[in-house]
Amino acid sequence: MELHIRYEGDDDPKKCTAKKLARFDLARLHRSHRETPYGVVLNPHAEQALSPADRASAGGIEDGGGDGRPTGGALVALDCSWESAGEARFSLAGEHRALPYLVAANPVNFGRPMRLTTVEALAAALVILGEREHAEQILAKFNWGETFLELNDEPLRRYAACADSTEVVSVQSAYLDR
Ligand SMILES: C[S@@+](CC[C@H](N)C(=O)[O-])C[C@H]1O[C@@H](n2cnc3c(N)ncnc32)[C@H](O)[C@@H]1O
Repeated sequence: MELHIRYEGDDDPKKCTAKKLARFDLARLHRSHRETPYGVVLNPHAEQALSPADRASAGGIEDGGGDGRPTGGALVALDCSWESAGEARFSLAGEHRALPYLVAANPVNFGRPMRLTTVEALAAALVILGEREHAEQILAKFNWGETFLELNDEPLRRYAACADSTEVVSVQSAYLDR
């Protein structure tokens, strides 16, 4: 699955997880909305939750009935500071999806629900879309990366087993009600 990041460059470059992914050739950065490919856009303001049903739109391999080739599409995140991450910033072309309840493992927002870095968001999406090994590969570049999968092990496995967004939202309610 191809990982693309619309890179705003308004966050501390030393702590920026998107830049690090690009440095290791694990994601492509795009400096404008126009050059960012169409795909599944990870957007915390989106109305619909990401689910395994989004796999084909994110460029996954076609299941059942397909010819085993990638479908096109891409998984896209927007890297900007949380201070500037208002709804208007996410005017990218694509199918916008919010991640369900998960907690951050990065040192800035450790333990905080939903305040994920770009690499955490991409890794969570990969697990939900059935690409756990790819998620482990990108998180391996961060010394807290493995902790993210450990902290969220149960919810991630449950979301990845859902059929669609409605099921994901119903699983999520168990964590929100705690
Ligand atoms: C706001 S940026 C912050 C990036 C941070 N500066 C870094 O170095 O990684 C994080 C991005 O990850 C994705 N993201 C984070 N939490 C999300 C959520 N709950 N739902 C959907 N996407 C999310 C979005 O694309 C969001 O813009």
